[in-house]
Amino acid sequence: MENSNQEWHSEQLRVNRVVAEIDRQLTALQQQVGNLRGEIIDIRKNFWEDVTVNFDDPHEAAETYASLKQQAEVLSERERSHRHALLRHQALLRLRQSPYFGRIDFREEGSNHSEQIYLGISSLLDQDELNFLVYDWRAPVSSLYYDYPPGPAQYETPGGTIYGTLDLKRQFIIRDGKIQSMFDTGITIGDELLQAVLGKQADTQMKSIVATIQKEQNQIIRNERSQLLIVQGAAGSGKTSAALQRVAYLLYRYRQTLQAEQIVLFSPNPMFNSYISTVLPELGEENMQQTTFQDYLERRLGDHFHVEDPYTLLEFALTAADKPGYAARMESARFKASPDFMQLIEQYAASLGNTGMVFHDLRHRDEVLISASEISELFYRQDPALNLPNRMRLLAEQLLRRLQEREQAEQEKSWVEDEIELLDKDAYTRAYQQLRRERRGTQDSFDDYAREQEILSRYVVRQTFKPIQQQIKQLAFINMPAIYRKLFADPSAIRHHAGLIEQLHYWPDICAQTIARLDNGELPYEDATPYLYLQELIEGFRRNTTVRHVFIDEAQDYSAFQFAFLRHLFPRSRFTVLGDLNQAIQPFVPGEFAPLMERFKPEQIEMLRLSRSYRSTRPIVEFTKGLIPGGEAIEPFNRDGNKPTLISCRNQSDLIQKICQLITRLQTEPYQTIAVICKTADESKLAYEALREQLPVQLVEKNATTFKPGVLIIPSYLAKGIEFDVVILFNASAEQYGDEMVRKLFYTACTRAMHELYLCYRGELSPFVKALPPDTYVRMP
Ligand SMILES: Nc1ncnc2c1ncn2[C@@H]1O[C@H](COP(=O)(O)OP(=O)(O)OP(=O)(O)O)[C@@H](O)[C@H]1O
Repeated sequence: MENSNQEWHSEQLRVNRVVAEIDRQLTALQQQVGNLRGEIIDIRKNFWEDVTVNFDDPHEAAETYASLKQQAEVLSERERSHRHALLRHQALLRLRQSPYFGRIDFREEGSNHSEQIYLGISSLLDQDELNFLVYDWRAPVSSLYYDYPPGPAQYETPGGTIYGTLDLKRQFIIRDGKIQSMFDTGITIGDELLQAVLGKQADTQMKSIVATIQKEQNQIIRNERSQLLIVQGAAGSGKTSAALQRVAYLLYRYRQTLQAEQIVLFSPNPMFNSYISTVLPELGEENMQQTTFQDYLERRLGDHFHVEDPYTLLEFALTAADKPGYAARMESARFKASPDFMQLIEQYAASLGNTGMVFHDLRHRDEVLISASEISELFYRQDPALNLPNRMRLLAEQLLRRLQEREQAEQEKSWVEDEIELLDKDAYTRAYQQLRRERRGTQDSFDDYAREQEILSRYVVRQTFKPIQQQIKQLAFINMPAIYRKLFADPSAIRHHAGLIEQLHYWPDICAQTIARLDNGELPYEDATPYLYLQELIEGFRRNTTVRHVFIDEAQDYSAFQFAFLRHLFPRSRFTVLGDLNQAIQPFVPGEFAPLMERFKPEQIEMLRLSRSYRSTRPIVEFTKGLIPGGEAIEPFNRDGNKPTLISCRNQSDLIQKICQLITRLQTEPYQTIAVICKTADESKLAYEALREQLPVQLVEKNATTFKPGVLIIPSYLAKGIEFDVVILFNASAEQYGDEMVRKLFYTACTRAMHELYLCYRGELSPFVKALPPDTYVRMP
């Protein structure tokens, strides 16, 4: 509903007043920032002049210390104020652009006065600091705006629930202090405003959605009850957006106790990381830690193996069907991502408590100091009732003691004498100082040749043994590669797991393939997490207890192992897990959240669903929802546009020609990004080589960290999580997208389109599209 001119005028007058107040505060703050900067420079310059340094006697020294401490405290207090003032300055500059986006008039139960509440990205008090001119969108009262249409409403505060009536709900678009539009809204948060926002062009960076958060998204953002919050949402339903606004909400709600670095987000790839990296700064918050699971694996295992990434395995799955060993590798990848394999690994680890643990010899040069079999004997002499990590720690202590004993014996050996000859002056001096420290108060002197030799020998042996000591402390005497390898060394060995193994057709081939890769220093992607899991079962799980919130985006691609692993790694964290089972692009991961849910008590878990899709126009959603089972539950947001267009091509050169003509036409439209989505990296390269001769295009490869506006050529799996104004499926033929295994990949690719979707194909059309109602698309003549 449009507002009358008079309303508009009076709202504009209010905006003017608020902007004037912002300007006043900006001026005052600039003054304050300048003063503080001056003071800081002053204190730093005169730091030593303003303290009296005197260490002559203990009393003076204590005074000096106290005065230094006081001076340092003054400095750090000024620095803190300066930092706060700068942050506030930035927030005011942002508010100046657009002071608020919403207004609600709320009448509390029992009162006949309706309070006007204006909402913006941060709060603003009036000059007397008594009244809020703008409320932060995360304040308790602000949730009224997201949760209710006009009528009865309530909101939660730390002191309890407040009941009342919402008399008005109004939305604004304000730019540079001018109201550009203003709507009074009904049931949902203004379709008009959402229409305006969603109708815009795609950006190479994600935007914040605070002005138009929907009720069901608000439930995710403000959820405080659950330890594990699972969001299953359709493509484009705002899962990532809700997750990021949730981070901003948590940082506000718990600002006294929660820092951005205590929140970590796992995302699918570095490009996605950079795509979302501007949302929080735009909201005036620092970014949380961002990482990928692969990055973690490489940090942990990269020194010992070449760790394969998930895309290499996916490429293999998509392109190598005619290669020998394909079926075995597929079965291997599926099995190794399953809870069955996890159980097998757990049982294997338990069995190692009785037999089969493999150790390295502890060596110095070519000589074995403590042999693997001695270590094994020590290990199996321990109480088997203790758990493996404790036994390993005890073992390490025993080994350190043995090493110490060896140190004595070693000092007599001839190599030590040779080493002493080679000692440089510094080492000699260090040894001498060590002797003095050790002999303080005794009559021994360094003049005695025999004594000197003894000291130097001890010094040499200790230095030489230091790295071995280090190895022991890091449990590097456990031969992890060999322990993992043993699982596959003899296909018939794991008899007690026969029930599991018999389900597998290719177990002997899986064993042979795994051994070959391991012996080549490679860790296949499907083995990396199980390997690390086994290692942690033996050595003890590393724990990060500082992180308080873990977010996992695109969680449908995580295996039972990965979930279990993350849970162990962050034992004190709450988890927010976002995914869409229909976009499970890794064909070997079952795409289910159950393995993570098992790690929490039922009452700690909450599952929320998002079924409304905001990214794409209604015709695109009507088309894509037919591609997946259960798609009828997906509700399109009512934004108009063209139906997806099928373009049949005679041959490869016709296909390239038609894509070029299409892009040339689309470039006359105000679009920022046009993505040519290919199935694989190989197909992307082929498309790139063919198109680059005629058009400026960018090829996106798996190591890419950013993308620029323009025409992109990108493999389907890298496009996940991201969106484009226009998507052109490079070849939606039955040959490329005929197998059920790639249905979800195909769906994911098509759902990247915001405004237009084209599907070019050579030969027969994909059966996924053929099965759709013909009125959901058009054909290009
Ligand atoms: N409440 C909202 N207001 C405005 N825009 C929204 C809202 N919710 C979602 N969007 C927009 O919809 C698009 C899709 O959102 P987002 O990427 O968060 O969805 P998703 O569920 O993570 O998608 P996918 O699983 O397909 O990657 C984005 O452009 C986002 O800005």
